[in-house]
Amino acid sequence: MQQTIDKGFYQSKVCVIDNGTGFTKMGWAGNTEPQFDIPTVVADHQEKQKVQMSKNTNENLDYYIGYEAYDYTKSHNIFYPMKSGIVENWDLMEKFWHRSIFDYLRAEPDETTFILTEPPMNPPENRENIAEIFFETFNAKGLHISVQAVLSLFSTGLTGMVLDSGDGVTHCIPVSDGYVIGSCIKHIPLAGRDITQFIQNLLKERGENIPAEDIKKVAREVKEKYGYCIGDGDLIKEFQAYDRGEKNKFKTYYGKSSVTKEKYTIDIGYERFLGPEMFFHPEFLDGKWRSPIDEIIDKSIQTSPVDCRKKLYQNIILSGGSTLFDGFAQRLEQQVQLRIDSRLQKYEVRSGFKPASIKVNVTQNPFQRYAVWQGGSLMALQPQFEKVYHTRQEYFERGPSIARYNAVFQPQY
Ligand SMILES: Nc1ncnc2c1ncn2[C@@H]1O[C@H](COP(=O)(O)OP(=O)(O)OP(=O)(O)O)[C@@H](O)[C@H]1O
Repeated sequence: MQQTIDKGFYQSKVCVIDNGTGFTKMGWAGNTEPQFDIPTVVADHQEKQKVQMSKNTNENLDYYIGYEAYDYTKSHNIFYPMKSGIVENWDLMEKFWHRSIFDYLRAEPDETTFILTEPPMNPPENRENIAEIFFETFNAKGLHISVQAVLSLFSTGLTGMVLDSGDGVTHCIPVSDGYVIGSCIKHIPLAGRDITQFIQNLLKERGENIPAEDIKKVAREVKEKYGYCIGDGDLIKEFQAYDRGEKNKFKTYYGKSSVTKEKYTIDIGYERFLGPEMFFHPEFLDGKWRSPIDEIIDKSIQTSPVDCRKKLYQNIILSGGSTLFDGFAQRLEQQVQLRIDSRLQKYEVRSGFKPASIKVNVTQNPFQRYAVWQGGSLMALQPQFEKVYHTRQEYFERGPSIARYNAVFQPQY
């Protein structure tokens, strides 16, 4: 989706930049989707020298970001400035933002307000660093740093359980009336790149004939194009359906080597459902993490304040690319419902009293990969937004600490 603002995008005064571990979604607020969706990656010559010579050199403009970075793998090193949703290398991140602002968005920062996004556990120092870079280096007109989960909820009401699963990190975040219930956030060390790696291993083990340089890309495409969740969670039945050669189960992937340009085909089988199944059977990935995603969501809601639990069950919002698997919402809804029903049944047996049932609702929307970005785009249009963001003047009067606290974490309970 590498489009430019020349192709009819509305250019407002606010830019929304949603930096993810794997991909950055950015564009002008007021549009329905981001103009750019590029890998959060930097190809940097200078960093390579730094690593090799352990000493700094003059300012370096010989670096590239996004898909373009992959064209420079021979002359530059490839760096990923973010890990698990959090900025890890600030020098590289600054470079990434520099190119994003001037070359991609073609914004004039001194006349532009930026909405940046952050994961729920972002350290306050990181918000200060962002403010320092945006106001001191870029001379931004204004800055607002918003929690991703709150933005995902923006168009569907302000109370809900957000399941945000991207490339590098998965979070369950309960939000009540726009406030994050911080103590009940759960982090799951499993996201898109783990599933890609798992599928890659399966393809390798089966000895599929895939050029080594393309295997990661193939595994990711197989996952995105053919992955699905089993409706009833019955793994044995699903394996048997493949073994019987049931129609439409096996798929064929048609590839072309990025180096030799030779064409090849591979058969796609069990990995179609085994990859996404890791959310419900995390022990496939490693023995240390055993709680399925429905259990984690249920625990998070059960520890939230009693008066908002029902609303949280009724509004589970999916956000991020790794929630896009076919059948994911239905499966999750079913699994969480089973947990509630079984708990209520036990309660009834114990107490002799029949409690009112709770209907779980998992909301899916076709743009959930961009839910965070779209929330930012909508937020900028609200009249109250003028009062929310920090201005350049405020920053120079009070310093980076203006960005230290995020109001959505104000203790409400
Ligand atoms: N149709 C799809 N089905 C399954 N997975 C998908 C699909 N489309 C994209 N993905 C996966 O979603 C991930 C990228 O999602 P997203 O852009 O939300 O992550 P991110 O913001 O970079 O990461 P994070 O939120 O972890 O910091 C990748 O792992 C990608 O392979």
